[in-house]
Amino acid sequence: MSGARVAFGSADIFHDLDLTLKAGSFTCLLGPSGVGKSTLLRYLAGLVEGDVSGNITCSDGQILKNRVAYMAQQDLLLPWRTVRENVELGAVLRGERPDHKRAEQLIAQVGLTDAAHLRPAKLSGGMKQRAALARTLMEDRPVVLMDEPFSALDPVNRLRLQELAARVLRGKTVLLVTHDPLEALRLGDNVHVLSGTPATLQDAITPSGQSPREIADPDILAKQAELLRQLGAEIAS
Ligand SMILES: Nc1ncnc2c1ncn2[C@@H]1O[C@H](COP(=O)(O)OP(=O)(O)OP(=O)(O)O)[C@@H](O)[C@H]1O
Repeated sequence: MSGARVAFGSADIFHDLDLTLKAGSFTCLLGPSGVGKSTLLRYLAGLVEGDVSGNITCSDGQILKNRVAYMAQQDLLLPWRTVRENVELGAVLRGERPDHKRAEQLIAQVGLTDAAHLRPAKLSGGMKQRAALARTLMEDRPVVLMDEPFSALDPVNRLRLQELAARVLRGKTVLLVTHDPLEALRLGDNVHVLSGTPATLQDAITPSGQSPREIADPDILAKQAELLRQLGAEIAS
């Protein structure tokens, strides 16, 4: 992505923004509320309408838009479909036969087997988010854009589903927005902070080792302090 610009009314959310997502790598994006993280994700997914310019290119010359799985901040489950039907929605919309076995496996991995027959109105916020996560992982696209996919989960489920996402998404090109520096460092090969108005990207922080990384790893804890400083926190060194 190069020279990206999005403006709403007279306000530039960002302009002349460059970001390269290395193929097969996991990138996390942090930043204060309202800075433009979701807008950046939506820009990459081709979903921002209005005053938009810039280039999105893939290293193999293909069009990005058709190869993206996108998980929005609101779960966007269809209210009249059950969990299972929502998870299988992508294939149905494309006129393909859903892979029921894979859907069942993912539903089990996000802990929703007993709720697979329920409609979204009967689910808690965290259950809806797990269903939306299963639907995103079901898509098996090379590029995955996720907007705070674990925000509604309790800490234990959050850690568990980070591990699932790290495993299922290995080898894919992922951009994940989160407010949690530790989550970003557990999962991301590159972690960027978006800040300012118009927003700019700070240099990536690159945790060592393979994800999902140990939360108590001293390198992760040191980098967490560095990220919090980039986010504006005052931390004694
Ligand atoms: N469709 C829109 N029309 C007008 N303004 C918008 C639109 N979408 C987003 N904005 C504005 O753009 C700015 C960035 O919003 P965005 O949702 O990208 O922030 P964010 O960093 O993801 O925030 P959060 O962490 O709270 O989710 C905000 O000021 C928001 O009000």
